[in-house]
Amino acid sequence: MKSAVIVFPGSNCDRDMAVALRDISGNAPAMVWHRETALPDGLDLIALPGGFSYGDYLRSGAMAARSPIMQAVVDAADRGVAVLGVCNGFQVLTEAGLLPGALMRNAGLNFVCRDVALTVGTSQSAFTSRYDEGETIRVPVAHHDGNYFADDETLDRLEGEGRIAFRYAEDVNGSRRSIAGVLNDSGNVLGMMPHPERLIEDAQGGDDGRRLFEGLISALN
Ligand SMILES: NC(=O)CC[C@H](N)C(=O)O
Repeated sequence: MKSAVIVFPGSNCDRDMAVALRDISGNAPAMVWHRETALPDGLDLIALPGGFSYGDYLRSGAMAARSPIMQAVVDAADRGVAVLGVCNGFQVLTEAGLLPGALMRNAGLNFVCRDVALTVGTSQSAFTSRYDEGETIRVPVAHHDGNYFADDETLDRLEGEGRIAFRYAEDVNGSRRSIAGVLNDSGNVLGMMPHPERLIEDAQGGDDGRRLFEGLISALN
C-alpha cells in the first residue's frame, strides 16, 4: 500500500500516524509538507493527522483546509483515493468540504484527553471492515473541538446511508447523536475524532485501533 501523511504547521500526530502505517502495512508513508501542490503518484491512502494546525486559530482546521496541498487532496478524494482524517485531520476535512458538518468547542468547554468507549456504526466500509457493527471498542481522544454538529436533515441522511462510522458510547463532548466519526457518500473518506493510531499494540494499552488500519490495508491491496 502506498500512503502519504500530510504535515501542517502544528501537526503533532503525524509521526504516530506514520509509525502505524509503516508497522501495519510494511511501507513507510511519504511525509508531504502542506505547501506542496502535488502528491506522490499512485497513492492508495492519504492521512491527515491530529494536532493543532495553525495553532487552531480562526477555527480548528480552517486555515489548514486552505493550504496549497489541499486541492490535490480534494482531487484525489474525488478520484476515489482513501482519505483518513483523525482529530485535527477530521476538522480539516469538514473545513475543506470533504465531509459534512462541523466540529465545535466541546460542550463542557474542556480539553478532553482520555480513552473513551466507541460503538462501531457500520462494518460496510474499508475503514471499519475488521470491526463488527455494534461492537464496543476503546480508543483515546484528545481534543477541545470535537463537538460534532450537523443539521437534522444531514444527520438523518448520514444515518440512513450508514455513514456514521463510530459513535461515542458515553458522554464525551456533546456531539449530536453521539457522532465520533463519519464517512463521505462514496465511503472513501473517513473523519474521526478518536485516535486509532495511538492504540495499535499492547504496549500502548491496547490495540483496538489496529484493526482500522488492517481493514483499510487489506481493502486497498
Ligand atoms: N489531537 C488533536 O488533533 C487536537 C485537535 C484539535 N486541535 C482540538 O483540540 O480540538
